[in-house]
Amino acid sequence: YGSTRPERILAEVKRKATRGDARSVVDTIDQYCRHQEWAMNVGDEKGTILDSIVCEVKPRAMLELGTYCGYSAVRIASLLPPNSRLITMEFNPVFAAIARQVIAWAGVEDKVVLIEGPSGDWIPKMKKEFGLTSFDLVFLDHWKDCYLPDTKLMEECGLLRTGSILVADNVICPGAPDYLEYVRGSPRYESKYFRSHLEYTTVEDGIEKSVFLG
Ligand SMILES: CCCNc1ncnc2c1ncn2[C@@H]1O[C@H](/C=C/CNC(=O)c2cc(-c3ccc(F)cc3)cc(O)c2O)[C@@H](O)[C@H]1O
Ligand SMILES: [Mg+2]
Repeated sequence: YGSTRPERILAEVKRKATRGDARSVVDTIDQYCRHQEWAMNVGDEKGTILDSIVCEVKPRAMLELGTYCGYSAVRIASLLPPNSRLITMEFNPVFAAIARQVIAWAGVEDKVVLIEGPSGDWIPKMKKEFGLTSFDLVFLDHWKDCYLPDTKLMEECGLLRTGSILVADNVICPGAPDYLEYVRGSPRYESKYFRSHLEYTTVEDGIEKSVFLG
């Protein structure tokens, strides 16, 4: 009774993952969600694509929209160079509380800043609150109908510079058609689709990588 899926995922991490070992936290969540109960983490297959982009970009300042249980925050933070920061936004307090514990268990809390609140409120405050000029890399994995409005908001707030990269999960399933049309159609973006599968399934899904050209 009572326990939520994120709470069960956290319990599994505390039971099975090695404290301070980010990889074991990622692997524990993947095992649990593949064999016990599915959850909307970016997962191991798409996660590998995300890893390669993070390693290529070596972002100093990275933003994630939609923390959920903290799976991708842990995955990303474990690859960040020193003095780099991942800012991740989560507006559901229950999910934020779980994610904080998952991030702490993985031992990456010094690389992750979890902001509890809606992206629409916080994006306009980022520069002032965090002394940021722009983000090198943004991972979009929150409500799919918010990808486009939040991208436009980031543009308007001057949070994207020439070369900033947007990485969007689920552009096929559940899909973000208005976002895809925008980044693929706009002369201000160079977009590329990485075909993959919906986490822990054989259903097609993919990641869209879009470079902002300024
Ligand atoms: C104010 C709304 C916009 N701003 C926001 N600001 C901060 N956090 C936000 C957020 N929106 C949503 N969130 C949070 O992100 C998370 C939401 C993610 C939405 N993701 C999906 O719906 C999703 C769904 C699927 C999925 C695919 C197939 C299927 F049959 C069922 C589900 C797969 C995925 O990989 C997904 O990412 C939650 O933790 C939510 O609380
Ligand atoms: Mg997703």
